[in-house]
Amino acid sequence: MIKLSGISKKYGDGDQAVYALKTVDLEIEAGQIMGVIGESGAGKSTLIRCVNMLERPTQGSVVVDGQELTGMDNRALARSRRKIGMIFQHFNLLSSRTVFANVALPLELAGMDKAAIKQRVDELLELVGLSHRANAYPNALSGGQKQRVAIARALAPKPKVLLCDEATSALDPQTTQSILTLLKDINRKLGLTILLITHEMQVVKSICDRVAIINDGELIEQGEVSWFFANAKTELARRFIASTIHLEIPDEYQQRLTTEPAANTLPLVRLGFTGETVDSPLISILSRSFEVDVTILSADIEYAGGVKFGFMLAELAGEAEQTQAAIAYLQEHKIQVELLGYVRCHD
Ligand SMILES: Nc1ncnc2c1ncn2[C@@H]1O[C@H](COP(=O)(O)OP(=O)(O)OP(=O)(O)O)[C@@H](O)[C@H]1O
Repeated sequence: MIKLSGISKKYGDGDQAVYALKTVDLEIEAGQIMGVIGESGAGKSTLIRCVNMLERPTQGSVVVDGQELTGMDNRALARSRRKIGMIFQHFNLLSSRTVFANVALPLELAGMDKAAIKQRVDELLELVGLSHRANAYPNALSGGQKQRVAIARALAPKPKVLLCDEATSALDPQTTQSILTLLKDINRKLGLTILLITHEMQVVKSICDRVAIINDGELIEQGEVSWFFANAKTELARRFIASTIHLEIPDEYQQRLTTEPAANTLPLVRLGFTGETVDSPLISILSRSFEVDVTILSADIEYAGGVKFGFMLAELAGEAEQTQAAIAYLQEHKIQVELLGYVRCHD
């Protein structure tokens, strides 16, 4: 549905030149929710604005719904843009228009007749749960309600793609969650393709199918969300993931941790569960079949992208050979096993 190939964007010239995007390739299939995450200044806004040509890329091609946008003149572009809705961090509503009139605006501009506009706006307000505020002005609405109006307005021309530019960054966590739930709902009901940019991994985790990470204008890693959480390689990706997963070695264990095995030590492992992990009662299998006792220090197992993933810190107590066999068994069942060290047992 969206295909960016070799997109570069340079602002300014000579000494002042800023390379905001450097040969970015990104593909988003129809009906998918893709999240692009990065730190401030990484190039997220530039990237999303290149998709609807609010920024023209310096190089590369942008194809949306089979149409190449980069070579189009303004008229053709205006037509193609109807397929691409956008919402923003600060909502961008017109304060002098009611909720109804804000949502109606793109339809008025498209020349739709009044009765059809009324029907479409009523449907949209119902979809976003704001029928009862049709006559209110934006100033009288909460942040979450304003974003709902913006979503209804973006959906008015029946776009195929919705671009979300930090759409929940100005909202509190609870409202953020309700807006994300609405976006997921719309994605399912309408089959809408969504590209969102964010600096919050929690947003990605809540609703995205795939995620790409952007750093200094380059996409440095991408994949399905569940895969990403368990397999991401770059330091930056791991930092983002760590911000959502709370898995620390308790101090008491940290003090007894050594890097080499020795008498009276037990291996401490970090187990990674991904969408591929086989669902079976692994811990009781380890104790029954391998006589290895598993002490769980901490665990954070969650659902993202519709699959279970997460991590567990555990101490394995058993004969060395048996422990090795137990680890091999876990790996056969698609659990990642990372040896963090050896914990000295209490005297
Ligand atoms: N119009 C512009 N003129 C010059 N430089 C710009 C312009 N817009 C963005 N930049 C620069 O391009 C780089 C990427 O900016 P961009 O806004 O895309 O990043 P971002 O990841 O969205 O950051 P933030 O999360 O802080 O909004 C930054 O170095 C920024 O200063």
